[in-house]
Amino acid sequence: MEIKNICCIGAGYVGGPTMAVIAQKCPDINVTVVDINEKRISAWNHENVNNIPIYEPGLSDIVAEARGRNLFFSTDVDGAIDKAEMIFISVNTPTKTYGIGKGMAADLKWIELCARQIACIAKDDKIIIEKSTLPVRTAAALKDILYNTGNGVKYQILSNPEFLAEGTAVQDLLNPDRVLIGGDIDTEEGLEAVKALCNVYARWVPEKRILTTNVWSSELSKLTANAFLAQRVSSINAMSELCEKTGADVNEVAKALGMDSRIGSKFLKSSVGFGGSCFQKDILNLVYIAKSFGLDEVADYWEQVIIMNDHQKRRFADNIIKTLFNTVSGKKIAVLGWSFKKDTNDTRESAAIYVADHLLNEEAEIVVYDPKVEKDQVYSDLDYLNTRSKEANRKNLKVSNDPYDACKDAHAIAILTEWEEFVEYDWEKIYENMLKPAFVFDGRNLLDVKEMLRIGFVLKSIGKPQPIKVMADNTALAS
Ligand SMILES: NC(=O)c1ccc[n+]([C@@H]2O[C@H](COP(=O)([O-])OP(=O)(O)OC[C@H]3O[C@@H](n4cnc5c(N)ncnc54)[C@H](O)[C@@H]3O)[C@@H](O)[C@H]2O)c1
Ligand SMILES: O=c1ccn([C@@H]2O[C@H](COP(=O)(O)OP(=O)(O)O[C@H]3O[C@H](CO)[C@@H](O)[C@H](O)[C@H]3O)[C@@H](O)[C@H]2O)c(=O)[nH]1
Repeated sequence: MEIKNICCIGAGYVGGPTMAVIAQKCPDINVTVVDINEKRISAWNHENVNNIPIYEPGLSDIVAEARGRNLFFSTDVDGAIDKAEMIFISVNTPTKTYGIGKGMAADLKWIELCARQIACIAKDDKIIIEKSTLPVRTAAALKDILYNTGNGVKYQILSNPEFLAEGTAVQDLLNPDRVLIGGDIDTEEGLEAVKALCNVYARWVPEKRILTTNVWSSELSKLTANAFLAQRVSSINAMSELCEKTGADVNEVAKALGMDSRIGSKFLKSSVGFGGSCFQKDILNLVYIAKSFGLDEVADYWEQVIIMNDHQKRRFADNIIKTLFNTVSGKKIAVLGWSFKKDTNDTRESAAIYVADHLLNEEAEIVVYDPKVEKDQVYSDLDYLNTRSKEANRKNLKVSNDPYDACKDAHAIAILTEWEEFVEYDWEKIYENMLKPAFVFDGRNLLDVKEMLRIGFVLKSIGKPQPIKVMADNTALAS
């Protein structure tokens, strides 16, 4: 089957970069990314390609190359559905905030709307691709909706979960560990659809890295991969607390573990807690699915990953309060970093939001600096929690576009994102302009411990003996 037109519904963090790379690698295929959010689409079409709505290293170059040639961003959802032989659904699937499954299940409202719209518009056969992360067996529900119009159009539903990580999206898309395609491989039509999608990826992904499975394995593999990754972070974070009590150093422990080839060294970086739009949402979804099958032990096992992560964020904030002589009321605290990880402007579920909220409850005066996150986004993240009035959020938390200003006269600095520029700052200057003792809480173990101590800071790192002091021979030791 020859594919000439691809439509992607959802121009977000996945739809945008994924389709830009497909368009770049397949110049003979027209790729149209559609969204109901007009503001987002007009940002994707902004004449200055540096103003596209998503910051990802390398993305603007790819968009500049393909946009207007065979990559299009549009709000004409119906038109793009009608024209395409292959439709990717890449809409949001957040945790439900109402009704049955509230706080755990994935909200499939937007997925269902897409299916209904496709069913209403399609006049010829289509391949529908689940790009969004979905609960296992969602393809069955999609099929039900699509076939219920009875207009004779035939659909093949494939699962093709996305494994890109934000901040490295372009590299992950250009050079993926694997591309997973689940389809109805027991039928001829199903196999043909799987092959058509394989052919798209095969333009740049080696064939041995394109894995085909049945639909259910593919859907479940995505949730499982995120659960395993998040579990590693929670596991090392659990050990970080024990390290702080025992004099062990979590970085040394992680290195020792990581050198065991059965364990591997990736994803063992202790932190203030994982954030991002996926880990928590997908694990909660997994827990909900397990519970709905009566698998309580399975559900409880995975839920611990979230419980540990909440604990890590909370204990980081509590440690600031405790160290600042048990009160932060009226004290200026500079927060460096608001995005959930470096090299992205995405703040969804960022640990910074929860740490700031906790400190605001204790009447701290916070000043936030992040190199890529806009002021309005910081306020909208806090307002979303509904902990206090919008006015109170704006009164007690300010957003600065200068890190030195943010840190001036502060009692403490909290580093919450691992932006590399933080390492390059003139820390002597920052120290001079802070109140003393000058506390730094390094939630990413980013800063050079010995150098910070030499300057005079009291440094609190994650998973290191606390508090750290410099000894006469210039070694850093626990007191
Ligand atoms: N963000 C990531 O790194 C990542 C990685 C892998 C998988 N995923 C999964 O991919 C999916 C999308 O995630 P995202 O981060 O791109 O979300 P997003 O919120 O950035 O983008 C989703 C877009 O879909 C649009 N949309 C919703 N309903 C629509 C409809 N009916 N018609 C047209 N447009 C519609 C929204 O307006 C929004 O712009 C989710 O299921 C997520 O779990 C995300
Ligand atoms: O050793 C580590 C690794 C990560 N993190 C934190 O974990 C979170 C998630 O990081 P990462 O996984 O790199 O970014 P995401 O963009 O959330 O990507 C995850 O979620 C995506 C959405 O499903 C998947 O596609 C990716 O494969 C999966 O890595 C971030 O807050 C990181 O700071 C740590 O604290 N320590």
